[in-house]
Amino acid sequence: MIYTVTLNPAIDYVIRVPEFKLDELNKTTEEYKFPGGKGINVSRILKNLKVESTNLGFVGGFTGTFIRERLAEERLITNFIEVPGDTRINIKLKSDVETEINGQGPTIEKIHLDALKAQLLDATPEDLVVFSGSIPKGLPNDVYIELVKLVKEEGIPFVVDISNDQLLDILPFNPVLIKPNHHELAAIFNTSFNSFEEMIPYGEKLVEMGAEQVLLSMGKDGAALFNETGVYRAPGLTGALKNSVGAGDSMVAGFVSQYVQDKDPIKAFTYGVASGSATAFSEDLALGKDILNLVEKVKINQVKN
Ligand SMILES: Nc1ncnc2c1ncn2[C@@H]1O[C@H](COP(=O)(O)OP(=O)(O)OP(=O)(O)O)[C@@H](O)[C@H]1O
Ligand SMILES: O=P(O)(O)OC[C@@]1(O)O[C@H](CO)[C@@H](O)[C@@H]1O
Repeated sequence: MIYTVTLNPAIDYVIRVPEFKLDELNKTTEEYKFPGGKGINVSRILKNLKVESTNLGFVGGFTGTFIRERLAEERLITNFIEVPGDTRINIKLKSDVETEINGQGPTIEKIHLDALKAQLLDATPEDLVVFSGSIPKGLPNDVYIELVKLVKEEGIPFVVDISNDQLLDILPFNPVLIKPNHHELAAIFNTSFNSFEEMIPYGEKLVEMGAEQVLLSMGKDGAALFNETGVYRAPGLTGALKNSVGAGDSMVAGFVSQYVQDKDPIKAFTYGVASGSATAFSEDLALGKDILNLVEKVKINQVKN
């Protein structure tokens, strides 16, 4: 079983406002509400690729109920921990540019974290845990390290997709996969990049520090994969951008969907790129058929041994 952990889920309230103007009354021309949060997005894409997963994390209030109900309608398995307070609503405003306003969400207490830890201890070394997304109020800044230690001690493989400054400290626990984007890679090493070539030594460093697979996403410019066999590059696929929210999560899900089956990183990378782009070209997260249509368009070149 794959477990996705979303510590701070959200309803993604996606609105389109053509010619949005600050300091004026604006009206939407389109609006959608999706169950969101990074781990939930990973589970929804896995489902679309016919791979089963269980959603873990903290939900509360009427917004939490919405998430539970929508995921149940989509026949996703959930084992959320109910917390006091309302799960957050994240606004994704699409105009000529995309603007995001993410809410804070409820405060999580130790008792809730302990309940999550107990759930994780039910996983086995044959399972995989995907940790992704921001840390809600109430939990310590190093909570992911605590959780990763717990699963590592049990021999349970895990994936981490966080932009938190603790990512480097997680690497010695050997995550199966991490997925920074190019901005996060620059921030981790307190640097900036003018070209993909400049990013290569930093991606390699993440492997040296303990990550098995490093998937570096670069938006419309595609992605790169770093592992002990070398560096691989997939140029961006062309298509009309409809929605970049969740493209990174879709990439993680696409990768994981294949990696759990045969541990072939190149095949997994191909599905990751196809899934990220398919979501970028969809209003909501991509459907399975849209991902499969893009798989054969993904071209991967090894750029370094
Ligand atoms: N405009 C686009 N055109 C083609 N492919 C895209 C586009 N945007 C994203 N992708 C694909 O999706 C992958 C993940 O996107 P991105 O790099 O934006 O992740 P991210 O920054 O983690 O996104 P988010 O946090 O919004 O989910 C990219 O590596 C690329 O393969
Ligand atoms: O605040 P976090 O947890 O970092 O990000 C939350 C979020 O922006 O990420 C997802 C897209 O990746 C959305 O579904 C959700 O609203």
